[in-house]
Amino acid sequence: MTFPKIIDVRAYVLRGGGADYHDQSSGHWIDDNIATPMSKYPNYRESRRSFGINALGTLVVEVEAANGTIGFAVTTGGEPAAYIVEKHLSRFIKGQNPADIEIMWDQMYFASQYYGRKGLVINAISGVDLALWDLLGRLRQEPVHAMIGGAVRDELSFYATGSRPDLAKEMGFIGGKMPLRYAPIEGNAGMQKAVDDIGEMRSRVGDDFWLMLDCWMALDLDYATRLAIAAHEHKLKWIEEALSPDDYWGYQALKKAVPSGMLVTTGEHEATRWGFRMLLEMECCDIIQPDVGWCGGLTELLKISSLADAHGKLVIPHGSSVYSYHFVATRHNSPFAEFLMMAPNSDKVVPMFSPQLIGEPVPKNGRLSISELDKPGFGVELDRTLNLHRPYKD
Ligand SMILES: C[C@H](O)[C@H](O)CC(=O)C(=O)O
Ligand SMILES: [Mg+2]
Repeated sequence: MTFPKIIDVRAYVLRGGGADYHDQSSGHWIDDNIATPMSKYPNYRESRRSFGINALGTLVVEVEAANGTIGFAVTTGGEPAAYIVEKHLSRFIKGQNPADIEIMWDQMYFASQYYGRKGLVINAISGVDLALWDLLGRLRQEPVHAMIGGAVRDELSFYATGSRPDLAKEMGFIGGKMPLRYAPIEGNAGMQKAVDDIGEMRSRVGDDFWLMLDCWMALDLDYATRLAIAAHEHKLKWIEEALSPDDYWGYQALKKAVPSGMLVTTGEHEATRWGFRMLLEMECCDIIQPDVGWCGGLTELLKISSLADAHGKLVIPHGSSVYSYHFVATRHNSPFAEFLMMAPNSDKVVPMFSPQLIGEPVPKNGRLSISELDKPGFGVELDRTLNLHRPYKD
């Protein structure tokens, strides 16, 4: 089936939260005293913004078809990603039939492979890919979930990531994931405080609520193993992204070393089918967590997900808002989803990519009905009253 050809590709940058959800003001829980690989440097210990976690900002990609229909997507990447989209990737998109997403992805990936493969370049490709799916859905007047196989469930269930799993429980979420606040540089005393924090939260949420710990790449194998063993007494459900994403061997060892019943999860900073193949074949984890805007987009995620399914693993995307919701709706091996609490004190539900999207659905009582996703494309609009900046024009 052919559709009006794509006539333009535009890349914009936006600041202040949204897809670059770390780009928040000071005092926000997501910035405050969280363990990171930079924690060993005193100047960069307290605030993640101090080392530039929000250096990039949001990338907005728009693709326009000849009949004036516009698809768009947001991800992290800012100006450098906007350059890659406008100066390099756009040549593979302009003039194409919007339905030919597979060949456009292949050309974007292999044309940039000599400087790409992971990170920023794949964020840029993901942004274009998601904008193409949005465009195709608008042209077909179909939600994305219907174009990738259809929903396998009536509603999505969410766990919440934030500083207050106890409040997440009151809000109806199925679990709560907290950030690790103490890094190896703080020694055994820091580890004890981290374990005490988990214990304190366990006493607030009771025995049956899922409690998870996000370590944001801050640990080494020895520390992560000791932390997992110590946290087991508080029924920690999973230990997330404990090690560097490049340390596949460390994850393989960690998975063997954690107490029976505790899950090892990772993958939010992994990309493409080839990166996830390493995690899966080396048996590095129990759950993979690709970010839809960072792993290669929906086209690549479908491949990653099939690979995970064949290995008997769950795919629970990192964040990703509507891009995750449409995907999770359609996959048997994605039985629940993540919701990132973007309220500064994790005390209320606000849209994950606030303030950039209009109509971004949010869970109510920890659930989201699939019927809320039944709109063309990803079902959201870009808030054009925000300060959209187009730094490069092809
Ligand atoms: C809380 C984590 O440090 C990070 O900001 C978000 C994340 O890794 C996740 O949601 O997972
Ligand atoms: Mg994480």
